[in-house]
Amino acid sequence: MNQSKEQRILNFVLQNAVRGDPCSVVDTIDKYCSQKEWAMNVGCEKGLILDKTVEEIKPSVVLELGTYCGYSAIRIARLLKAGARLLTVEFNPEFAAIAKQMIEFAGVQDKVNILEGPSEEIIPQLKKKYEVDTLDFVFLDHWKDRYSPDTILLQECNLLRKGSVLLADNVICPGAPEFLKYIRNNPSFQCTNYPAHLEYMEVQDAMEKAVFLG
Ligand SMILES: O=C(NCc1cccc(CNc2ccc3[nH]ncc3c2)c1)c1cc(-c2ccc(F)cc2)cc(O)c1O
Ligand SMILES: [Mg+2]
Repeated sequence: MNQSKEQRILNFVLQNAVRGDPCSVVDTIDKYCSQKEWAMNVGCEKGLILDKTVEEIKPSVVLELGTYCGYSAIRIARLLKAGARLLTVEFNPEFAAIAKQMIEFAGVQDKVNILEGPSEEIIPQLKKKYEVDTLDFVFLDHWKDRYSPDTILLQECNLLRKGSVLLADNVICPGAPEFLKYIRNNPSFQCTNYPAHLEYMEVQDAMEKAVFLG
C-alpha cells in the first residue's frame, strides 16, 4: 500500500534530522516541503511570528488546534519553560500517529500532549479531564470554519482569562473570513494582523493575533 505524504515527511526526518534536536526537525521538514512536496505546516516565515508570540507571552499552558505532522507543536514546545505544557488537538488519526513519532524524535514529548478528536468535543473536557484552569496561548490551525465557533466555545468554557492570546494561521489563504469578522468586531478582543506568505509559496497569507480583554 503506497505511503502517505505525511509518512514520507516523517521518514525524511527520521533519516536526515538529528534525534533530540527540535530545530533540526523543523528545518528538515521545511527542506522537504519546500523542495519535494508541499504540505500545510505553518512554515518558517509564519513560524517566526509564532516563535516571537510564544517568547513574548512565556506561556505555561498552550492549546493548539490542528497538530498535523507536529511541526508547530515542536516549534512551540522547544520554546516552553520547564513545567510548561502544550495540549494539541488532532482529529485525523493518521496525522496524530505521524505527529506523535515526529514529536518523540524531536525530544519534546514531555511537554506535549496530543489529544485525538474534534476540537468541539475536546475543548469542553479541558478543565475536568485535562486539569486546565485557563489557557495562556491558543494557536488555531485546524479547519478554518471552526476558528470562530471554537473561539466562542473557549469563552463559554471559561478557558480564557484577561490577557489570553489567540494566534490564527491562514486568515488570508485559505482564509477565515467568518473568524476575522467575528474577532475584529468583538470589543473583548484586541486584534493585530501579521501579513506573511503561505508556507513554501509566493502567495499572500496572514496571521491574526487576538488578545482577550476579559
Ligand atoms: O486547512 C488547513 N488546515 C486544517 C486542516 C486541513 C485538512 C485536514 C485537517 C485535519 N485536522 C483537523 C481537522 C479538524 C479539527 N478539529 N479539531 C482539531 C482538528 C484537526 C486540518 C490548511 C490549508 C492550507 C492550504 C491548503 C491548500 C492551499 F492551496 C492553500 C493553503 C494551508 C494551511 O496552513 C492550513 O492550515
Ligand atoms: Mg495552517
